[in-house]
Amino acid sequence: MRLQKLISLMKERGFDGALISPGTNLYYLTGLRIHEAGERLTVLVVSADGDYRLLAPSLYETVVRNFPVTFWRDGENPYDKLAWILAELHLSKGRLLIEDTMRADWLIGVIRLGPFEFHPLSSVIRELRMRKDRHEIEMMGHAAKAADRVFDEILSWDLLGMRERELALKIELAVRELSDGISFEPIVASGENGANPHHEPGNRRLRKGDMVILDYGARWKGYCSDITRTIALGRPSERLVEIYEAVREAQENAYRAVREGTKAKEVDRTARETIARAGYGEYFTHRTGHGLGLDVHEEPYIGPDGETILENGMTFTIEPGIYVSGLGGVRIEDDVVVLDGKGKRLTRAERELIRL
Ligand SMILES: CSCC[C@H](N)C(=O)N1CCC[C@H]1C(=O)O
Repeated sequence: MRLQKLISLMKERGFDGALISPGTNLYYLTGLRIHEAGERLTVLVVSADGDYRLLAPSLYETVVRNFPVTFWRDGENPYDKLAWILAELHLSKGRLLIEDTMRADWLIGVIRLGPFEFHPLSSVIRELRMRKDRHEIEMMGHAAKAADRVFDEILSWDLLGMRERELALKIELAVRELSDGISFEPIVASGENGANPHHEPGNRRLRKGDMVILDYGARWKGYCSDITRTIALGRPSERLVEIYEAVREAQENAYRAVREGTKAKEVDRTARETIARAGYGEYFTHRTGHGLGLDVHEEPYIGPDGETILENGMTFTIEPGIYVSGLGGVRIEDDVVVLDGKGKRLTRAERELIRL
């Protein structure tokens, strides 16, 4: 059980307890689908002694079943109830792990309840979440397949003259048709807009000669995919085609560099060196990839400072890019899992340059 694994790690590292607010960690540990209920305090309290209890608004009475829980009603002071739970679990003081994304007003309320020494929950839970089990990898496979299928659909659309924001909406709808939802708002960056890696789709219409970056993802049972393909409309300039080839080669080389026992930064170095050899080193302005799972960005990060040693079960993206201001950009991204000692692509859509 994942909660028991966290408790063992907490004990090993000398933590007395953990306070976990709604988000992917709470879901990962309990399977409870509790969205952050805005301002209403919701916290899972876990003691290193093995005890745990959820404090939740009574709105969740029908959702939380077969789990130790204390409900509070509108009009009551939830911090009084939290103080009581902390006392019951012998956690009125001590070294606590605290959810990294906990709302500031809740955190301030917690600080008032005792002399605590806080540490980020991520510093411990990362070790559990980074290594996916068979079920998690299977769910990510479904999410990746949905992304691949949407790419094939996009190729059948009449893209010339379409606005970036229209295309982003169509992609979102197509993803929603095939999965549980989007993993983030799709990026559509055409022509010179492609020089911004996180471009927000706007009113620019797609035209002949454009390279168009399409970056989107699906969710399946909470797990994310994240794919990027860059396609050409008509005949883009020779320089853009040369850039495309450099990115494609960098993505392939980095993928082949994925091995159990290799450091994340070695995969990044492989991509970076390939792009530098093509003469575009200064235009590759971000890390090569990021871990992927319940969150679209999580550990392990595949960057120049990536000290994580890759292990079977780790899942992450490989997405080098080249961005030239005033000209445009190219990015190619796949989701990869380390299996039987080497990388295996989860997303498999065509990577050769497609000209429409
Ligand atoms: C969650 S928004 C960005 C999604 C995108 N696929 C992405 O992760 N990146 C685009 C540029 C690099 C990379 C990133 O690290 O942000």
